Amino acid sequence: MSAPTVTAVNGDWAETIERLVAEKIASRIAAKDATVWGPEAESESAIRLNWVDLHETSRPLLAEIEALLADLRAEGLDRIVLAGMGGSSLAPEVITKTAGVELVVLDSTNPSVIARALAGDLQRTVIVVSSKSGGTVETDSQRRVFVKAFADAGIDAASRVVVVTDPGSPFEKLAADEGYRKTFLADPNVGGRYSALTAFGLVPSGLAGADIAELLDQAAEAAPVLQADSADNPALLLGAVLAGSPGRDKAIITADGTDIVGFPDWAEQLIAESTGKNGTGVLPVAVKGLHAPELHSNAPDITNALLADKATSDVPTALTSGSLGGQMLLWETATAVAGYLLGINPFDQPDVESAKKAARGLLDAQPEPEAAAFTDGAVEVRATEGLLDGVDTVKGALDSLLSKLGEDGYLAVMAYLDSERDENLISIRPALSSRTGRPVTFGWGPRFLHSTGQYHKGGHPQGVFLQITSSESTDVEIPDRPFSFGTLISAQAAGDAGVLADRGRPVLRLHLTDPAAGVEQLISLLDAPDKSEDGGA
Ligand SMILES: O=P(O)(O)OC[C@H]1O[C@H](O)[C@H](O)[C@@H](O)[C@@H]1O
Repeated sequence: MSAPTVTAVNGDWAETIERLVAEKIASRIAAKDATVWGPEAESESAIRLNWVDLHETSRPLLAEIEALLADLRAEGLDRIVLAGMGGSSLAPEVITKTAGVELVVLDSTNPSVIARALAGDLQRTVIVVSSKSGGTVETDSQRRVFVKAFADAGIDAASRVVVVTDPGSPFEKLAADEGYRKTFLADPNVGGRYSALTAFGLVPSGLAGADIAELLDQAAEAAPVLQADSADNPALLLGAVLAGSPGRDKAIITADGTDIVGFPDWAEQLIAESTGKNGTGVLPVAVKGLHAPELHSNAPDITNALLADKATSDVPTALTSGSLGGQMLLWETATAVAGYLLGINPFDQPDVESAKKAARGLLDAQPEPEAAAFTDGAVEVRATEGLLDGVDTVKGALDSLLSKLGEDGYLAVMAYLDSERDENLISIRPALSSRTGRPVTFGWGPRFLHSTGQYHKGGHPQGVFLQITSSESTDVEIPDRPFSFGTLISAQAAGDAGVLADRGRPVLRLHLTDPAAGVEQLISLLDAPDKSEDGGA
């Protein structure tokens, strides 16, 4: 174990830290003082601060999880599938990847992803259905399709479903009505993206075999350091680098070279949803390796926040170290501190609902899909008004989108594809960044809607958007729903594009009529490097 540390270089945050210490921000957060973020945020903050001592309050869960794990193993049930979006799956993903244990994370509505998860060995499978609200359409749809698949395979479905939810949610009732195997009720006074050390993080990770007691020990070791009103408090320093570096509103994040695997994706949701609102915030840009072009840029609007020991450029940089449980508490505290510095409420996500609402509207109305402006190879092209004037190739369309990128702009690639099958597409991220000299985010849809989706709509209005969708050879029906996964993912993509367009953002929509050929076409068009060489996802 090692308590978290932060070293900051290429900047001077002494004044900011002095102010944070004088205002006793660290100890007030630790004492769950809901007034830290101002009167408007107070009612929300009052029901969102129980993450500060989860290393103590989550202890009783360990024995419960341990007992269930022993029962499942005795029955030969060792394939754990997690259905959950955003805060209900990102923490278990990083915890299990870091621990090197197998967890099938299902946070997609792409029919190819769902079909693959269903094709696994159901005789050994248990599904953990995780949703704080108990109303997330992706999670409920995944639950439905698994329950049917178990029944079709002659398995008692109820015995294979474990639910994690908040008390009083529709899932709590459903689990009781259906007699599901076990329900874990989480602490409702912790928001989704702060829930790593609640039942949401611990149940799936523990059932998959990760050492969750150790994770709590790591957080316990970190807590006193992070709660001190001291200039040496690493959370104050990380918060200051993220939100107190003037003019710098984009943070490039990587965990390359540490034994923590996948940390940037978790941190991305934490920072994007917590800060990206009211036209301000910090755009987290998760990159895979230290070779990522953004990490060698000296652009005046970026900072770096790295789980690494050396800065890679001259921009303000925070270098963090420590074990996973401590890092999680460090970044959570730093994000709350960043919220204070930005003058926003870090515990709401006011713009996430807009895309959900647009998708629901499309699912209800089921309109004819908008005709493509043109087709080039395996790619149908659509775009917001004006973007395709005089353009009839994918290359021309991309040039047109990139020409809208301001000098403080960023590009968001939003791929509603199969993250395993289409993994190579990630190589267009560093290629686009090299080409434009600007930060590029890459999100798999609909997963990113529960993460950077908030920032794209609520943060600084500087983004230009490249949406990529696909025609899939198989679709998967959702039991007792008037739409399939194929219809759902199309509505989610179209709905989000519509919301971004309504907010005046340029959106280029590329639809791959054949995913393999389309991915290949885009990679060669952008001359994207071999993923393994660059490592810069
Ligand atoms: O856990 P759930 O209620 O299903 O929510 C899952 C996710 O969905 C929402 O869109 C929020 O923006 C996320 O913060 C949340 O983590």
